[in-house]
Amino acid sequence: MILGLTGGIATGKSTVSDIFRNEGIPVIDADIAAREAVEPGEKAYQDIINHFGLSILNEDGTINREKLGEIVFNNEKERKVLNGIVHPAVRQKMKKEAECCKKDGHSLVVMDIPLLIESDLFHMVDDVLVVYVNETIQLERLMERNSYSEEEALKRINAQLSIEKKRSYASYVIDNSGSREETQQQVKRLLKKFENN
Ligand SMILES: CC(C)(COP(=O)(O)OP(=O)(O)OC[C@H]1O[C@@H](n2cnc3c(N)ncnc32)[C@H](O)[C@@H]1O)[C@@H](O)C(=O)NCCC(=O)NCCS
Ligand SMILES: Nc1ncnc2c1ncn2[C@@H]1O[C@H](COP(=O)(O)OP(=O)(O)OP(=O)(O)O)[C@@H](O)[C@H]1O
Repeated sequence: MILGLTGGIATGKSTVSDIFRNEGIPVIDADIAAREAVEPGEKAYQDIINHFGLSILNEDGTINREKLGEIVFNNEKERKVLNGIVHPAVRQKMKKEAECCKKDGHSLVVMDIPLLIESDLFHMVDDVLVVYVNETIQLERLMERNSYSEEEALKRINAQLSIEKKRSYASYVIDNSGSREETQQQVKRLLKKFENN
């Protein structure tokens, strides 16, 4: 079974992914696949330079993520261009990794995909798990983690479907508003449920 794990920016997907990993469940992470897809030498890297220009590079030739983020979270059209360049490579990488996990005998694999719902990637997973916190906590945690102003944080939150809407697509919800321990207990309960089915 492939469990699609999603949620809003900073609602706790990585936190929940780490709990799954600690329980021995493999997690395939779209953010990591997206970073690998834009490394120098990759096709997406060249496509990004062709469209956004050399000014989005660091001195060492890698992509300056802060600069690119500034552009795409201020301009929906540019964000769509970037998504069109990066997402096909990400999907391909994730499918390959999932095949490897299956071959290794894992019956449960988690795919952490922030834009699972926005990009209509339901075909890649069997069930959808949403990591939820309310919008006030989401904003607070994003501002604190990334040292963003409220404006910067809201731009990133508003580049996605709202967490309330995402929740309505979920087969399972982990509420990450409480302590990390409470979240861990919810994940453990969910795994027990899967074992008993
Ligand atoms: C714009 C970029 C360079 C900013 O990099 P940065 O290191 O600051 O952020 P990071 O990649 O760690 O993403 C953090 C979170 O932002 C959100 N996010 C990222 N890209 C997008 C996007 N295109 N649309 C909406 N939300 C996004 C996700 O919730 C993600 O978990 C980078 O996010 C990127 O290349 N995005 C396009 C690829 C993409 O869609 N990645 C998300 C999953 S496939
Ligand atoms: N239960 C919790 N209590 C307090 N802080 C938390 C809790 N869960 C996560 N956090 C903090 O909230 C922030 C966001 O969590 P995390 O990085 O797991 O979110 P994410 O959904 O993976 O983010 P992104 O969309 O950017 O990848 C982090 O700083 C994390 O340490």
